[in-house]
Amino acid sequence: MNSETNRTDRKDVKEAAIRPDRAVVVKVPASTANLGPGFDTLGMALSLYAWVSLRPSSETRVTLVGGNLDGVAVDKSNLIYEVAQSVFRRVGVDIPELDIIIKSDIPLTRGLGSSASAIVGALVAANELIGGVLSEHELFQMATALEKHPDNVGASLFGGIIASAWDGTRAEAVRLEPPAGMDVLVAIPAFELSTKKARNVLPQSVAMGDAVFNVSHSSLLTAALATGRLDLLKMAMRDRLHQPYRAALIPGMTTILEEATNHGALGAVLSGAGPTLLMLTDRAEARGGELESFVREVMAAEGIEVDARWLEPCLHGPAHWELDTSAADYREQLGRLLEAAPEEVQV
Ligand SMILES: Nc1ncnc2c1ncn2[C@@H]1O[C@H](COP(=O)(O)OP(=O)(O)OP(=O)(O)O)[C@@H](O)[C@H]1O
Ligand SMILES: N[C@@H](CCO)C(=O)O
Repeated sequence: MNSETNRTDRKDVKEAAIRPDRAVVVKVPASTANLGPGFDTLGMALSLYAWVSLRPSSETRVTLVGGNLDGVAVDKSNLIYEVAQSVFRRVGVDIPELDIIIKSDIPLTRGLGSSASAIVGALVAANELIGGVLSEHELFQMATALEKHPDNVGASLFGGIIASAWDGTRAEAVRLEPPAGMDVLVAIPAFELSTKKARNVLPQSVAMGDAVFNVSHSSLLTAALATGRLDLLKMAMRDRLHQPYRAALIPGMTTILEEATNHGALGAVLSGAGPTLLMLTDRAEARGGELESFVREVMAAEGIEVDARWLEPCLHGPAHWELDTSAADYREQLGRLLEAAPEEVQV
């Protein structure tokens, strides 16, 4: 992760009022990246969320709420602390100590964009803490430079489906409204696979035929999603750039990708770097039923425990709120926003 960004001394930033009695809470969606052929390019926000609360403090404290954040650092090496500091450095504001509360319903290292949600949540929360002086476009540039690809962070930041590109300097994204009536089944295996490991199995170069295959299928997929041509997803969601190499890391993946469309899926792909498998369906088809049983059976035959969940495309990016930390009911308000019981929230 490269947290070094160019500092921009901006008058509006210097004058930003930083109030010690104010906390900012951000709720940010998970994401799936690639959608098959759109490697490092296509992303879609999902109805699964992470929360970040930030407030200036006399001493840094990181509180993890809920059971999904095991192993996440609770000192200044925490990703959210580091990303928030990169915002303050960039705008020339000094807030060295932060009280950080994090909750996540997004399982870590499973291909559902947990790191992107943390980066986007931290960027938005830190920016709101200093008066919202950085634009969404600037936050997207920073998020992409931190994550090193724009697909997950773009989806978490803008919501919906995004088609994006990054040349190492500048990132751009166009948001598409997900086709109405599209449903999402994710099969989350009970093992972790870091993005780093899943990228290390990819080759340094590919054959021209495979590159052409992906350019054409990714373009077709983008156009199909933009125009609601769900009938094209089966063909358009095929990939030759990353899935064939990653399949060896995920037992059952090849069978599910090859056969899910025989069991009611419109298309089936590896979600992000995996190990989660993602299937798109037409909402007219009942949830549960044959597709879900098929996925469970394939994974069970491989001896892999799987959490199969139905989600929806999330149409919006982060929501944020400001709280007065001196209010008598601050803890209750915070608990409500974090969708956590008040006793889970230490303030
Ligand atoms: N809410 C969070 N707070 C702090 N750190 C987090 C949080 N969520 C994720 N992380 C960090 O991100 C790491 C996971 O990143 P990784 O890119 O490997 O997986 P992912 O983002 O879940 O999957 P993918 O990028 O394939 O969708 C975690 O191990 C943790 O260090
Ligand atoms: N596009 C990325 C997403 C994971 O962060 C990949 O597939 O490696």
